[in-house]
Amino acid sequence: MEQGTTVQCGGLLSSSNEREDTGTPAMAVPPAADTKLEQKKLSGVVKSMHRRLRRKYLEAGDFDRIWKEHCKEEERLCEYAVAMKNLADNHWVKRCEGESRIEWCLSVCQEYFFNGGKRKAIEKDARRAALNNPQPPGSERFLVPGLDVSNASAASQEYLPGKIRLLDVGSCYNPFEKYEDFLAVGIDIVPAVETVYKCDFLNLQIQSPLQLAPDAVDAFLKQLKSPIDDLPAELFHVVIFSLLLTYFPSPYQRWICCKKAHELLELNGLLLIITPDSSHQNRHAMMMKSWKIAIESLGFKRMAYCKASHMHFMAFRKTSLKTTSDLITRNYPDMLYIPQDFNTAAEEESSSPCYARSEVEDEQIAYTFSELPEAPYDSDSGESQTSSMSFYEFEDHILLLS
Ligand SMILES: C[S@@+](CC[C@H](N)C(=O)[O-])C[C@H]1O[C@@H](n2cnc3c(N)ncnc32)[C@H](O)[C@@H]1O
Repeated sequence: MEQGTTVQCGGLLSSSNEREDTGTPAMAVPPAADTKLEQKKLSGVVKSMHRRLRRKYLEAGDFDRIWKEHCKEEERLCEYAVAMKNLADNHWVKRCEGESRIEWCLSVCQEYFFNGGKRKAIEKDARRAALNNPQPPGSERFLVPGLDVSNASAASQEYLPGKIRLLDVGSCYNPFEKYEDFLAVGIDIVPAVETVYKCDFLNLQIQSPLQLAPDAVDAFLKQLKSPIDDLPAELFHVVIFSLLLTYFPSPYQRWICCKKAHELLELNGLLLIITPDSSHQNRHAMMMKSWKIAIESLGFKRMAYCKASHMHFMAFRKTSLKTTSDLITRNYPDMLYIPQDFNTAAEEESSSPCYARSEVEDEQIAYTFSELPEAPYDSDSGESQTSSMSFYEFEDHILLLS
């Protein structure tokens, strides 16, 4: 696949706090109606970009060519980046009072890396492996595929990173940068802030792993330069896809992303996926099951899943260094579908670019914002798991869906 040309927004992005039409600074506290109107406009920019890409893909079918053209649409991409950053800075943050997908990622990582979650997961694997492959009497070693754990305390001591090395793909405005626990690397085809590196993840080349001590790996990450065209394998503890996968018009690109995430994660690293869906919890249960099967086939195991009002939250743990997928018997890439994949070009064409909700719909949505599942499904045990993470979903992702 030929590398797509990526662009940088430069001056355009400094206008994110200014009105687009006049260039004059926005009022400190704009009236509510103005704010709503602006939010609708910004959401319209984001939605219509996704729709446009899908329509082009439906019409032409040749994703590589479409993607190359897409990455050259500098003005449109910059408008998208400005809109996305503006939504995050000036609309969603105010409404969600700091409780959001970013906080969810932080909680999962802290629980897993600093509060024993990783040790428990490894121990559980070891117990399961011991049950499935009983060792001769007297043996104290549990054999786990891809891992040799002699005992629980060794596992707990071994895996405490200083800072969690995190790759945020489609980072846009680098939301993880501010957290002390992370050494965050944000990448995007169109960075909305200078600290995000320009990189097309679909075309990122993966090199052999670095054979360095953790400090040296951190130093390597701190000296990265834009644009990033390649990265060593097994470099990160966490890879984040927050609202990334629905950007792509076909399941195959989503699959490529998950495959690359697997390569870039160290063993027992986490892939966190947040994907928008404003429908009822069970409406797309089959789709999420399908995603689980596809992603697990790459050498992951789903560790946590929950559905909030407007999003699915998933945490996958890399449990095997090898991709285990058998592409002959099952078409795993196609299993990463989303409902919009089944739209026809005419449907994409006819859907309104600026759907505006009524006041009644707004109230209904406000009511459902307080509804959160208290017991995310734990696919390891097949049981519901009580979450210690409390967060409320206030973000208006219904406007990101089209
Ligand atoms: C809907 S935005 C999500 C932004 C942010 N992660 C969030 O949760 O608010 C999707 C982002 O993915 C970026 N993106 C799309 N394709 C990409 C690719 N191949 N490589 C890197 N970034 C990509 C877009 O430029 C955009 O900034």
